[in-house]
Amino acid sequence: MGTPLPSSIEAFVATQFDYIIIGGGTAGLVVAARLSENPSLQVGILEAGFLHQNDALIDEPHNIAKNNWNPKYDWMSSTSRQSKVGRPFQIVRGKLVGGSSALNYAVWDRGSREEYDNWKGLSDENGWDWESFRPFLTKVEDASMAVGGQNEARGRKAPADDTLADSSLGVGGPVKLSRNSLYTDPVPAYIKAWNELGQPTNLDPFGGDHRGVYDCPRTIDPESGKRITATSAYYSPASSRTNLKLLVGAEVMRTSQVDIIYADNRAQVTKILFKPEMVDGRRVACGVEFAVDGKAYSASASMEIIISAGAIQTPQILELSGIGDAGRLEGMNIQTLVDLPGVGENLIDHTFTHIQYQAKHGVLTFDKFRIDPKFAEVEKETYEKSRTGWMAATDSTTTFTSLREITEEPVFQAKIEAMTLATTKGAPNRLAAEQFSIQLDGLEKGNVPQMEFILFSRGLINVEEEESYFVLSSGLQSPFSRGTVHIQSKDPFEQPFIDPCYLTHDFDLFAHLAGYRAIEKLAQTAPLAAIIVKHPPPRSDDKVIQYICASLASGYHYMGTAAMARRDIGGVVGSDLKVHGTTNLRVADASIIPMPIATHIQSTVYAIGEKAANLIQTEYAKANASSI
Ligand SMILES: Cc1cc2nc3c(=O)[nH]c(=O)nc-3n(C[C@H](O)[C@H](O)[C@H](O)COP(=O)(O)OP(=O)(O)OC[C@H]3O[C@@H](n4cnc5c(N)ncnc54)[C@H](O)[C@@H]3O)c2cc1C
Repeated sequence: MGTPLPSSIEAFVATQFDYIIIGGGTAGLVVAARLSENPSLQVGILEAGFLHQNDALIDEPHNIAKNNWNPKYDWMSSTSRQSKVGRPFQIVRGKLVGGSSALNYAVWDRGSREEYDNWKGLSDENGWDWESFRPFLTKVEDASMAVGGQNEARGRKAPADDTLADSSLGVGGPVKLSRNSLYTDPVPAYIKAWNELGQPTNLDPFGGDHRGVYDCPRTIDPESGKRITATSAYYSPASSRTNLKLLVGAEVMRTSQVDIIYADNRAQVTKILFKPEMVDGRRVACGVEFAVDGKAYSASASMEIIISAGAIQTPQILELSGIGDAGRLEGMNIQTLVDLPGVGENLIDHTFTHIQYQAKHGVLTFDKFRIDPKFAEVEKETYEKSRTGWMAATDSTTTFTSLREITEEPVFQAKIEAMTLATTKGAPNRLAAEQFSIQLDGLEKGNVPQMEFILFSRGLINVEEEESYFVLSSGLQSPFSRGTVHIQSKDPFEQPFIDPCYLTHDFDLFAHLAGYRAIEKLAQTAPLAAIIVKHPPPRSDDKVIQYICASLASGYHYMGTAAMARRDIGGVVGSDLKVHGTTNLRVADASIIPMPIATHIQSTVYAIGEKAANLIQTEYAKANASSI
């Protein structure tokens, strides 16, 4: 029996919900599944996209990265033209049940202790340091099958190391993790070359310090060979509950504005509804408006509304609903309900530059699928039969380093001194000023990574049909540039204006230059050097900067636009995840991550969902206990 079909519009609007969740994505489905564990609570999810089940493009590992900007699953939005780079960027994010968890690259990792500890200082209350957050990170995970694979390829010395390496991962949670069981030839060479350069293999990257080289678990179910998403991990097991309703193709909107014409087949949540009266000077949310196929509807919730629309659309919905900077909202003719200038500010993303290397003949990379049709055919049969083989394999090997480790000491020192003088003054707002001083501290101490180096075992650009390639990517994890995302009009169907301001802070270019030089060094180090046909020509710093600007890519890790921080410094939600100035409107998604974190962010986002559900359940239990 598959997952039951989503709710009808009639059944959805007829339900008096306790909780409504806007966005059935990564965090939203966690919150929905957890809240609906209590059968006496009615829980509704409104998702703009559709439920895609048994869809090979989503499920099968070899299709990973092939769905970016596919209108079937993606919001198809772009940034503004980025002034430092001279072009706009495609913004990739899921528009389907499961959200971006269904489009991502399946890499599973987490940040270091200090990075989560940093969140605490930005809010009044706490509960978001490493020790408090870690149980939620592990609650998500089931690493019981994340063993196996080639130990040497994974940088392990002996099979016994498996227990060590995975001991900090959770077991028994909804998200099944696995390891690759096959590794391309560049993987062990990449690991050894980093070791040669003094980067150790990290045998416990989930234990609070994730610097070093390691192989990440993947969100691939080793039994079915299919990708695990928030849908398969959280929604499907809960979907037969009669107290959980999912409405798909439903975007939250604003019906009171008759000047907006809704075209057919467009559907989304457009607005949060509030009671006319306030409680203790705070707004009380009571429902949402949404549209399906051009028709407007509303649904009501007696307890809370939770926005989980992701870092791009959560601020859009808040602004459409009258929560944001008063001046900006007035300019759009939207009545301000809560003047909250931080909404849509503080957009953070990781950025990457790539260098592609042609591999010597005989070096096995994923390009073999292109080069050798027989191989592709056999692997297809293997995957169809046993869900194993090269079609179940993914790129999963990475390295996190501090910037200090990859930069010459005098250059690093000069930069740090210059930044200490200039950076806090140059911060765009108070929240950024506080973040910058935390980031500078981490830079100086070198105890958290600022850079990530990923290995992609395939050619990505200008490939010759018969040749194999691999790509070394350098990713800036701790940028100082801060972007914005804001509505452009009160039409909920107009995409927001997205300006990540990539590379606008000069530190970011400095760090990318250091990353590029580190890749050059790595590629010239044995045994990696031995499998490379030729290196790019030596380039001056100016030429490298031109190359970085030309090749810069988004990491698709948008975060920070409804930052969890104090209201007086520009925060949008408190540590209880409630939007400042409201009693019962929470945000649970990547937008609450207050400052850059050096990791692929899905595990953190899932854990935010778990933590949000726990906060809500605790508050509910307290209220019920006191009313008995
Ligand atoms: C291409 C790509 C590759 C990535 N690779 C990795 C990786 O390998 N490892 C990793 O850890 N992280 C990765 N990430 C990042 C990670 O997947 C995301 O940061 C995370 O899934 C975001 O979760 P979220 O809950 O904030 O938002 P989402 O999962 O995007 O959920 C938001 C949901 O809200 C819905 N929605 C939005 N607006 C409305 C509206 N108005 N009405 C109704 N519904 C609405 C959307 O359709 C969507 O389903 C990647 C991301 C992308 C895009």
